[in-house]
Amino acid sequence: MAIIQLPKDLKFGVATAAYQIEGATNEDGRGQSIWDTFAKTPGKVVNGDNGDIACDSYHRYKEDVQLIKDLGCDMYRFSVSWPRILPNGTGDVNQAGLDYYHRLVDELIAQGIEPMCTLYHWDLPQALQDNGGWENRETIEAFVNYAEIMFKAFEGKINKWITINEPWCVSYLSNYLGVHAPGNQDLQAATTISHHLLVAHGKTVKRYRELGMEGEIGYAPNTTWKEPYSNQQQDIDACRREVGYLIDWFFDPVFLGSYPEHLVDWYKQKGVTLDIKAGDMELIQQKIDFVGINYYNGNVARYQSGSGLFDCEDIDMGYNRTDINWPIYPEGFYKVLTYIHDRYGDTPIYITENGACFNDDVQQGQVKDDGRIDYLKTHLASLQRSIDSGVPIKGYLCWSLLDNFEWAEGYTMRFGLVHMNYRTLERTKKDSYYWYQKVIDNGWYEL
Ligand SMILES: CCOCCOc1ccc(-c2cn(C[C@@H]3NC[C@@H](O)[C@H]3O)nn2)cc1
Repeated sequence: MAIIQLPKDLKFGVATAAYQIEGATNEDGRGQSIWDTFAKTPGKVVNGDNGDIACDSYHRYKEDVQLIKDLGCDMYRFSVSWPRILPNGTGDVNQAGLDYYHRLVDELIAQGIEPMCTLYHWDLPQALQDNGGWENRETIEAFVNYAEIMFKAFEGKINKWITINEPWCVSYLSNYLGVHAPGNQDLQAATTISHHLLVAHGKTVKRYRELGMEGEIGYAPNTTWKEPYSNQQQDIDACRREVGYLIDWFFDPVFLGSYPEHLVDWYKQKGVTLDIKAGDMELIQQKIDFVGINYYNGNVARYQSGSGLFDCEDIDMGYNRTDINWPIYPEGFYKVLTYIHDRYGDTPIYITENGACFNDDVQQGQVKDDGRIDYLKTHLASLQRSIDSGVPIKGYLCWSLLDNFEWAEGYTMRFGLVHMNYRTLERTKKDSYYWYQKVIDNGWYEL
């Protein structure tokens, strides 16, 4: 048995997102988002699930803040539903939408919990999608306008802002692979969108600075790791392309001022190009105060001609898997964190999402989710190993507080520390909730 001692100043928290937990999709003037549309399109979401009710956190936020408080969390990462604030994406502000987030934030502050606010967690107003969505450069200005409204409305209350969550999911998963909303399958469109998202991020950071805001701002890319199966150059290069797909493509422009050449060339071979306007790269490179890193899984991989977008295929090494069939690979968490620190320097890092899907149910009032506890143990050990290697990690936010709407998987996949009965909306603390509560209290645990 090893004792993992975590830094005394490491912040702990949990994370959620608006469309996944709020419900109340037709209440208090909220406009429709692309996820309302996508979820109601037959065949897109398992069981035809949608976010109309979800966890009903819109009405039950006080109960959920109490769950966060009882955990002992320092921080809570939530997202704002853009169409609650601007039902048409631009134009008139919906005061009832702002009022809801004031209620939530005031409750967090009253309970001594620091709010970390994600401005964009995938629920683009449908009205903007009808006008081309993120493929249309006009959406960049619409996002900056929305962000400025939020910065001014919550000045002094919210001091940690995330512009965009997982731009890879917003661009490639949603517009090339077609798995998420709006469900397009166009590599050029996805690549154009990836650039517009980064410009929107940078322009928002610039506006935040121009407004003289006191807080901190960053973004939250998702990551993965691919460990080469052999030391053959073709395996090494294939893994570098796959890691670059999620990491380099979304980090290099922000931290190094340009896209990774090897991927620009790879896309060019596929007839895909970037339309970079004058000033775009300078905007993207605005200095940020922290970077949020989301990590769930990684794998061993090798070169395989014709496999995926980058001639790279995962190898089944027999690793244990979560109930969403993702390999459990804590080594990859360490590799991602040290790779990012080595390549991009000492920008402070918050782990803005890490967690596991295990679909354990309530038995006699208890949820024995040992798989989640083991996942958290091994991944927090990798986090500590990364900190010991000098990676400036300031906080860890577990995905997620509650079981919730897991996008295309609907309600079938459970990532929560708290179990949701979607019929009664009853919340039940899982064994992992109590385990995490103890770690937050003690600062150490046995591996
Ligand atoms: C058919 C081909 O499929 C390719 C991979 O398809 C996926 C699907 C889903 C993900 C995915 C889901 N999550 C968890 C969320 N992060 C943000 C928060 O909202 C969580 O709910 N992270 N990554 C990745 C890849």
